[in-house]
Amino acid sequence: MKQPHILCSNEDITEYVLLPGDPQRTLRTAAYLDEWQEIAYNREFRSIKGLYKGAPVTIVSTGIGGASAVIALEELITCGGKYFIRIGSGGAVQPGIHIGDLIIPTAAVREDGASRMYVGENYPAVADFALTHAILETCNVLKFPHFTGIVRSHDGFYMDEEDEKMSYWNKKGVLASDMETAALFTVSQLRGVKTASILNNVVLYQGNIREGIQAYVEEGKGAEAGEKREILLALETIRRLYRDQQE
Ligand SMILES: O=P(O)(O)O[C@H]1O[C@H](CO)[C@@H](O)[C@H]1O
Ligand SMILES: O=c1cc[nH]c(=O)[nH]1
Repeated sequence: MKQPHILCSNEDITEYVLLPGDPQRTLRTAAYLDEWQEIAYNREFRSIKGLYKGAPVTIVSTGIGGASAVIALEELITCGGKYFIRIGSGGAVQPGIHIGDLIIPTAAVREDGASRMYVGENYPAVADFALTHAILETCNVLKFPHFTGIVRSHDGFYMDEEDEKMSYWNKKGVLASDMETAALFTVSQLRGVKTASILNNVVLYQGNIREGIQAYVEEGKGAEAGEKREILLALETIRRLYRDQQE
């Protein structure tokens, strides 16, 4: 049965699913596949199915924010998705994280609305340990610059008091901000599927998020290289896990 938002059915969805936020990143990811086809493109959800070095993979964009991300996640789980890797972008909340460095979250602060619809705030948003460990192993093999630790997911890109928020989370050691990781981790844990996240840093932390965003615009090339690295990291991890499953 076709799902109402992603417009995909069981036969379209593989066990391993990549989740970019941006529909255009779905296409840029497909460029690394040996063969692929677009299954559907409805609203923010662009879905592609293909093969990466023999491993079947689906790529579905989730749009901006936890609300649409968990709609995609729920429908993908219904269609048989079991392992999910977000390939997103995020903004550093610590100095020393360069544009294009990768952030691999172990957990996320739940400052989003969607995850709160599912469960109380004292429930943790944690990454799947084994999948995240596999990503870190692959990252070490590929020698991609990366950081690992806690990130923070939010719902208000241009909210007031953003500087104060940044300064607060900076002092608490949070590495970066994004808008989907916490909801994806929370709902995945509740539904019993395995989800990890990789964020490409697109903002230099300068104690002021708006200046940081300007730095992203000016240093777009670094962010493009980071996006390539996060895509390859996710695909190579899936290739290894799929190969191990077949043996
Ligand atoms: O580039 P994506 O994966 O969309 O991720 C980040 O970019 C968007 C904000 O610009 C939010 O979705 C945020 O999480
Ligand atoms: O600062 C940033 C950059 C990307 N995405 C976010 O949510 N925040």
